[in-house]
Amino acid sequence: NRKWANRGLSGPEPELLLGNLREVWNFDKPRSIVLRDWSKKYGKIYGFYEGQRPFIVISDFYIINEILVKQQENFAARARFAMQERKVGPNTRITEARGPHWKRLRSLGSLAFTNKSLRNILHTVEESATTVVDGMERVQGEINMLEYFQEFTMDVICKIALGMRDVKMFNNEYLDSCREVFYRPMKHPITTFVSLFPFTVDEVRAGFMLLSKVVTNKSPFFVLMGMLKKNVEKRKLERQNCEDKSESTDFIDIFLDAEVDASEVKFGEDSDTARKLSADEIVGQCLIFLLAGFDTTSNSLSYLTHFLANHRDVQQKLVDEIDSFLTDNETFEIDRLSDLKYMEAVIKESLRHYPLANVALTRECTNACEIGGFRFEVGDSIQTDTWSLHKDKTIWGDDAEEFRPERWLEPSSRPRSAFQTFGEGPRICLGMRLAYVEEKVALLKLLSRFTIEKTQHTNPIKLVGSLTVSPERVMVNLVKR
Ligand code: HEM
Repeated sequence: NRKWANRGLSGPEPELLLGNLREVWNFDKPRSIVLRDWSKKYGKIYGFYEGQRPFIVISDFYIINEILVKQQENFAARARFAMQERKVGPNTRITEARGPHWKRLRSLGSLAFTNKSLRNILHTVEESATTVVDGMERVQGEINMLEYFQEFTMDVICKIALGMRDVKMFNNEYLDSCREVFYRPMKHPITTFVSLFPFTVDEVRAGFMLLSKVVTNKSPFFVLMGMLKKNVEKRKLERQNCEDKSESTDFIDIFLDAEVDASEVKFGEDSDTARKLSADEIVGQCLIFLLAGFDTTSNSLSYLTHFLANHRDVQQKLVDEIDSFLTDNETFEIDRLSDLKYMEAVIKESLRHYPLANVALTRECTNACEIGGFRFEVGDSIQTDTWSLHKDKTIWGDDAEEFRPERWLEPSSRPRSAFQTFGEGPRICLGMRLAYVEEKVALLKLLSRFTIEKTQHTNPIKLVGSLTVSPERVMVNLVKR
């Protein structure tokens, strides 16, 4: 720990070689929860080791805001994941890309979330929400909401991102692969090896990919990549054979509009192919959308249901708002969803309590600088601790621990950027608007038909996870209104 002491920081005692790996890669106590507990002990800035990789953890709002927003040019990349390739190429995903390469992927990805795109997909979201609520209605007795919301978000993302128009809810053959990605521990001999010897990552990764192709193609990533490749190829053929090229209908179409031969793409450079994607990049983008779109939103809806079961007064206010909204609006329109002010407050309050994707909110220092008396060096990996930030009483008030959606509707001097469940700055979550649309439509459909009641198994919820923080299950009773 002398390295941290030399920089004026403290932190948990690391083990030889392993550092603090055992603690931060524990599926039964997700990394974000471990970091939150360490923040209580070591303060608003401290260090830990993921194997040989040092991380600085920050929950001080001033410093975080400088890093994510005000001095974003000094922190222009996300910190690397243990298994992330150093080599930049068609497999580099938007979440890992840097500099001009990231800008290119981001500007193309953004096309999928414009007002026009969201308007086009609203009907699909509504249909999926109706189907999942129909499914809930068939259940006698207690129901695990997490499982149903996973069906819902998987259905939506398969249809709107991947153009799988004939995919069937409750019978989606790729759901288990997606679940496996999120519900398997980080602990794996290969991931552990590259964390202990980070300089070997490119070689180990290449060897692993080769071996996996020869020995097994059962890894969930390979299953999903194979499915996406097939879908992209199929769509390319359909487009070649189709005269009508009028309107892009899903994300694959949007990306194929920008497709170019891989040899023309200069990865990592700003070139005249700035708004083009190679076929492999299209598959990579879709994989990120599939994974990010499936897990985060279903977890978020599950936490929300848990709060509503426990806070019947909040549920009643929400139902009142929904009833009057549905009286005024026979059909949903994207612009009208913003009239649901109390619902938005409830969603945000739930996300404040459970910033479930905090692990993605990292940065790497790309220009040395000093912030709040601390010197950041080039290459420093930074992990923000949103779980602590979101309970900071100096920002959220003495009732920071309480679930009180009204706080979002009251006048407040709290900075807007204090809410960081979707991140902040130029790399803020690309799918945030879609997530809000999905959650609002799901709540409209669910609460217009059911009252959520708690059961003897509702509390407490157990938090698990490696890439995100999930409730192990959320058990409630749905009673017809
Ligand atoms: C409740 C739901 C969601 C939560 C809490 C969430 C959270 C996050 C967070 C914390 C980040 C990192 C932001 C940063 O570094 O500043 C992120 C990035 C990202 N999210 Fe989400 N997300 C959600 C839903 C979605 C959905 C539905 C999609 C797409 C279908 C999506 C796609 C992405 C992408 C592509 C990035 C990387 C952006 C970039 O690097 O430029 N997310 N998300």
